Amino acid sequence: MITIRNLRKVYGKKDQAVVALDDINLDVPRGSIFGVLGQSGAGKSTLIRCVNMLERPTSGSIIVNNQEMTTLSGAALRKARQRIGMIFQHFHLLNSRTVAENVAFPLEVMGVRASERRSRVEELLGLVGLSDKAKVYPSQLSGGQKQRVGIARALAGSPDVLLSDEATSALDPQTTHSILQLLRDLNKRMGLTILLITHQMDVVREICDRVAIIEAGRIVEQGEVSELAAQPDTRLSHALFPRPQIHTPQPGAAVVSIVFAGNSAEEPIISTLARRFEVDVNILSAQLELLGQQRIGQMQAELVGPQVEQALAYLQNLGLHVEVQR
Ligand SMILES: Nc1ncnc2c1ncn2[C@@H]1O[C@H](COP(=O)(O)OP(=O)(O)OP(=O)(O)O)[C@@H](O)[C@H]1O
Repeated sequence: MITIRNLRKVYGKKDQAVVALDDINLDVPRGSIFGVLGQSGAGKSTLIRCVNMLERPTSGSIIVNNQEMTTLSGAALRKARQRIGMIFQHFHLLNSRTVAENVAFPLEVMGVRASERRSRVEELLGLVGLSDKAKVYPSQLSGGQKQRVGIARALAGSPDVLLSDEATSALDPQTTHSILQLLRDLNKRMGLTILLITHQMDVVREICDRVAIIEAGRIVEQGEVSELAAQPDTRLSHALFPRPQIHTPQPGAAVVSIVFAGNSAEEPIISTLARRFEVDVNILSAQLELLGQQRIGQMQAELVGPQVEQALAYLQNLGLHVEVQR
């Protein structure tokens, strides 16, 4: 649905130049929820704003729904943007307009007739659970309700794609959860493709199918969330399962980081190890996460005893992802 190739964005000129994005390549499949995760200043906002040309790329290609965006301008760009909704961290609502009038705004711009606008606004407010707030002003709403208005407005033109610029960053955890559930629900019900940027691992954990990690303007990792999480040496796995202990193994011992995914999360691996081999297993840390429908666990343990090598070979033969430190 969205294909980005060799995207580069440089702000300023000559000795003032800041390379915000460098050789970005991304593929956002139709119907997916794709998260771009990165710290402040990594280039997330620049990237998402390039998708709908709020920011002009310095070079590279951005294709949204089979249309090259970088060559568009004027009326053609406005038309293409109608197929791309966007929501923002600080909502960007018009305070002098009621909730219904905010949602109607893009429909007015599109030239939709008043009667049609009314029924569409009603439908959109129903979709985001705000039918009873049509006549109130944004100042009378909570943050979560404001974001629901933002979502209804973004969906007014029946877009193929929704861009989310840190949409939950200003919200408390419970409200964040309810907004993410709403986005997941819209994704499922309408097949809406969502590209979101966030600095919050929890957002990726809760709703993203795929993720790209951005650092200093470059994508350093991308793929399916469950696949990346299931490998102990990925950045995503380290972000999901922080390994706090810096533990130096005893001589002859080994520290293993094991990721359990799918069926292996159900197996009694530790007791099997201790029964079959002459090893003691000291658990250093352990966590279990539910990503989508899949349970993924991570454990760090020290193996001590005369049969450490055999125990490691056994773990590797089970097809588990194992990282060994001696
Ligand atoms: N208009 C601009 N002019 C010059 N430099 C800019 C401009 N906008 C962003 N930058 C620079 O580009 C880099 C990426 O900024 P960007 O806002 O895209 O990062 P971000 O990951 O969204 O950060 P944050 O989460 O803090 O918004 C930063 O070094 C920033 O200072």
